[in-house]
Amino acid sequence: MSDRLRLALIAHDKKKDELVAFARRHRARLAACELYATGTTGGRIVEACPALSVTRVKSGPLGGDQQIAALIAEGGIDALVFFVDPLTAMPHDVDVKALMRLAIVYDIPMALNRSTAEAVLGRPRAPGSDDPASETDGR
Ligand SMILES: O=C(CO)COP(=O)(O)O
Repeated sequence: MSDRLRLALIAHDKKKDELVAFARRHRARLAACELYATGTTGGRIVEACPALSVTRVKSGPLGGDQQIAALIAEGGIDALVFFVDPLTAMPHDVDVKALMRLAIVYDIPMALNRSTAEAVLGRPRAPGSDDPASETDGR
């Protein structure tokens, strides 16, 4: 069995740029993880970081959040990074809640914003060393 961290990455549409910047900044760390993502989020991450291998499930509104939740219930995910948009109503809000509920039930680290995700993954060793532009992306 692999001892790599099995990490799920998800972002709502208005948070996808932020998650892509996060993935670029942490791409060396992420390359050592087994990555899972909902459909569109995973596509954006692979587009920005082609060296990363990401197992993509369906798009969130089409069942992707539930697929990630099922993986958590099966013990297949060690941590969840989910950049949530708190200002937009989602048609699949019940799926989002169910995913968060299972992350709590199975007590896996769940980062819902960037600062928590930084705490879960740890900052890159030398700030900006793997992407000089990334340290200025929005702070
Ligand atoms: O909707 C989502 C999470 O609730 C994310 O799904 P996508 O990555 O397919 O946009």
